Amino acid sequence: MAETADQGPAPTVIVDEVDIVYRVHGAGATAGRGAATAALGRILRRGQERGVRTVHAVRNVSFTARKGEAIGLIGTNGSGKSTLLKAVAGLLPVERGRIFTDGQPSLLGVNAALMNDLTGERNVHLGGLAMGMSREQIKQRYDDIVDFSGVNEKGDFITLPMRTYSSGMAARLRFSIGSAKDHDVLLIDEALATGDRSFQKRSEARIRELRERAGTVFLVSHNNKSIRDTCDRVLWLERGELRMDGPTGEVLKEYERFTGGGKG
Ligand SMILES: Nc1ncnc2c1ncn2[C@@H]1O[C@H](COP(=O)(O)OP(=O)(O)OP(=O)(O)O)[C@@H](O)[C@H]1O
Repeated sequence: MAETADQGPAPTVIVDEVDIVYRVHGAGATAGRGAATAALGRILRRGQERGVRTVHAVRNVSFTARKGEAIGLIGTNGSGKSTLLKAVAGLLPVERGRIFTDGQPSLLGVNAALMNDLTGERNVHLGGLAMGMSREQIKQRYDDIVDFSGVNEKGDFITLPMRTYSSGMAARLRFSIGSAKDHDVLLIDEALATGDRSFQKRSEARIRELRERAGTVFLVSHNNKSIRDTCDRVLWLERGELRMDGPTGEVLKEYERFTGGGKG
């Protein structure tokens, strides 16, 4: 993709008139009938797809993200934010339109899928390998990852299985592993909401760092303050449609008016 002087940095993600539709199988009108009758109904209807319901989660969304941008995705519950993020990560197919990405997009928490029965230490190694880091790189960054996550602040938890962690501790380790690598396109879904306030501050600083290292960061959050502190541009989705795309202050102002307060 060519860089032109008047358009600024090179595009990293182009979403072009995208629609995303979920198909829910076995969700036909079977209420109030017995299981056997419902099953028979399904057999009789087979081929007509009558038992399939569709959810049109994203409608005709287009935008271009560029290198160095941190973009917030906001919208009320069920507006399509996570769906759009998964599609940009390449984890969901689009029904219509196209998504182009320059470089490898990483959805934080999915690429570093952690295993509950393994220790935090093993998960740091496996998560790093899963993201494409070399053993050497992981070794070099190991102490940083553990320190940043803070899971060892209350004892030697990194050598215990992850099932012994609180949900906040697990989320912190996930974020710490996921953000240890320089990503071309980093997609973060509500990661900041799970940690305590001091960890939120640290992760916001980390997001700013990642952004400075020339990647593009997407952040889905209901915390308008996190969005304000981290992002310079915001996409507002409502009922799957892109309602606004612009500078953080302007979009949040309209969004807060829409939701009737300071929260999403
Ligand atoms: N696996 C799925 N199968 C069917 N429908 C789904 C699935 N996942 C999400 N949806 C639907 O798609 C729509 C968008 O959901 P999505 O999770 O993308 O919203 P969101 O904006 O991230 O919401 P929230 O803020 O509550 O996390 C909703 O109507 C939801 O019910």
